[in-house]
Amino acid sequence: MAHTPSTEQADILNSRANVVHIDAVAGSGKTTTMAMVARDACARGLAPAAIACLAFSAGARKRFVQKLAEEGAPSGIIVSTVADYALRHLGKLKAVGMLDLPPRITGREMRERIVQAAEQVWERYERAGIATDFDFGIEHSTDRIDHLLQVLRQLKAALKTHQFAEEDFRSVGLHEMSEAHDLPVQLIEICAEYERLREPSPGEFAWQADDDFVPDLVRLLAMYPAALDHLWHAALYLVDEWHDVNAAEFQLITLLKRRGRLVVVGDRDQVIDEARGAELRFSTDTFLAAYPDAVRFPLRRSRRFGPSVSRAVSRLTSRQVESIEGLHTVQHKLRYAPLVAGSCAAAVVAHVKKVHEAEQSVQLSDIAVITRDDDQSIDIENALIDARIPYRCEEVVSYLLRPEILFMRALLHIVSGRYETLEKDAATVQSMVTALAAFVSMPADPQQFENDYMKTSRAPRKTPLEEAIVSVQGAPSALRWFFEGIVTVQRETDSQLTRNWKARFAVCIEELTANSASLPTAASVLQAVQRMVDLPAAVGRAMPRRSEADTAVRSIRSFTQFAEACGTMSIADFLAELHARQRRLSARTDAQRHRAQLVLTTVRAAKGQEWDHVILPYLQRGEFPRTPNLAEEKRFLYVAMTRARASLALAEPDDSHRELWSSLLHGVAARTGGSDSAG
Ligand SMILES: Nc1ncnc2c1ncn2[C@@H]1O[C@H](COP(=O)(O)OP(=O)(O)OP(=O)(O)O)[C@@H](O)[C@H]1O
Repeated sequence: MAHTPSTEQADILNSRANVVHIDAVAGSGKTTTMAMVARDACARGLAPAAIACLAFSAGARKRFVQKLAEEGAPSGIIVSTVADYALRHLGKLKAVGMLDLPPRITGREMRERIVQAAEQVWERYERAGIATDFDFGIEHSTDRIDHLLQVLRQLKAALKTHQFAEEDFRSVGLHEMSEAHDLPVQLIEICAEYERLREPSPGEFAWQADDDFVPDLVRLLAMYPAALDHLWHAALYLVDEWHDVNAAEFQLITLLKRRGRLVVVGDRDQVIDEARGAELRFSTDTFLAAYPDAVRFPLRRSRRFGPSVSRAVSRLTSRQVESIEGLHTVQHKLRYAPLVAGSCAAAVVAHVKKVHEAEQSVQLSDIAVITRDDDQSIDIENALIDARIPYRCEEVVSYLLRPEILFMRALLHIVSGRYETLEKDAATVQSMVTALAAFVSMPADPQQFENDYMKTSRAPRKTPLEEAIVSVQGAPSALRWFFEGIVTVQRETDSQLTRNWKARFAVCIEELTANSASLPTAASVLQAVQRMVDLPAAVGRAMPRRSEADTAVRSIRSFTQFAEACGTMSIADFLAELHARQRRLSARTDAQRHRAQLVLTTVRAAKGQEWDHVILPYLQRGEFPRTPNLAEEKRFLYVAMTRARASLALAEPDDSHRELWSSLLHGVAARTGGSDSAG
């Protein structure tokens, strides 16, 4: 249903300025206002297809679509992430014969290619006889590969990678960049080598990963400015979550804008993914310098939460946040014993019941539990399942189906030789086989796979992974064959690191199987795997991003604790228990039942959304904040707290564990305390 614009919104809607910059606070109606601008432009005669609504993440794009529908904007308006928008334009350049679209590669392939680049730089140093203390053997260190990929990602986002092709790069640019980023020159050289492999001649790309679309398009447009004439230019660009813009995206939007109108809206305290290269200066100073005539508007007051939350987040961000009159948000404090397993989850579930039962009108879907990261969901999911409270994981995957847990589940099946629960469960088998391949290794060459294992297969040609999935779906006990006969087999094409991993996993399973009598429970097997294999390193191979890998390791640890809590239950019974839990979960993923399901999600996924009742668990040291980047952690908490409408519950350790209180929360809500109304 369309809203009547507030005075602040009306000022924006009435503006005809060519460039508009809106500086807003959480819940002040940013996305709603952008939807209103689009709708009104169409009402004044602009064709929907002449409007481009842009955002920087899939979630933000989805919210934009919802708000356009709510505000009654006509269909046909383009709503896209900037990366997809760039890809669409690259497609256009291909259509007019200006570009060969290169193959897209995965995170794993990226890791292999950055290792290759490091080797080539090392060889160059050797040939030139340059002595260096820099260790180029990055293939042995997951952390270093992650770091390099992160540096590369940020250099791309900052458009610095384009300088690699400049003539004086080696003599001047390399050292300047090294100093500017406070990074060793060798690290920049490896990134440059990677980009040289990727772009062997100017404007021709051997491959692209998702992070390449925007910088590659910007590069092509810089090389062939006339190409801009072939691209499609909107008459009105509406960019939501403008605070997330990075240099490459900024440049692209500026290039595409031409004579069109540009309206951007952002909240500087909502930048929670600095890894993608978002820098506040692009959304503020750089923007205002590029468009000195831009007209600035504020959206100062929240239309979502009441003054108690406004006060708490004002202290958190050191910025004045206000709420419109008449809003009330009750704040609750949930206390738990941090050293008692499941205590926080129990407090959360008790609160859910209280809120749900307090008023008949409260549906479970009005309640959201928002965790800092995915791995914190395990105890909460189990507690919800035990309490028979239906829930759905929104934009995150249930712990039962996460790759790292499926990998551990696969090991339990193989060691125990029990596969009953996988019978007729094609979807789980598919994800499990994929996880096993990702965590250990999989031959990339279908021909070789076929020669080795599928000589007799009459099935139509499939990728090795597809072949394996079909085989295990047909006979789940083939999971062991897949592990021993395919995944851990040493191949000529394997790098030394891959060989080592395969050997380690093969020995691990062999020993666990041989000693199965002394490992009767799932917990004992999971603990043994963690003693034998360097889990963080193994996970790092499968998960390209450091933050994802950290979360996956925590997730495996929580899963192991859950297995420990199951006591003497046999492995077969534990697998059956997981299966039963999973069935209850999948029975509830029916879209029509959404109203009867509580929402379980993470801060990242919750950005842009709102619920009547929000519960934030695990507000304790080491959990929230999780990283040393306290400024970013504050923004995470700001986003999380500002999702609430009627009530906000903060779960933190009890009074006897004050030393574990979150530095973010303590002194924020604890000091502001209270609520806007009795309750
Ligand atoms: N003019 C209005 N009248 C009444 N409610 C409004 C109005 N504008 C927005 N709202 C409501 O205010 C709430 C916040 O709006 P919206 O989600 O657009 O804010 P936002 O600033 O994009 O939020 P955030 O960035 O924090 O996710 C929504 O419930 C929305 O429906």
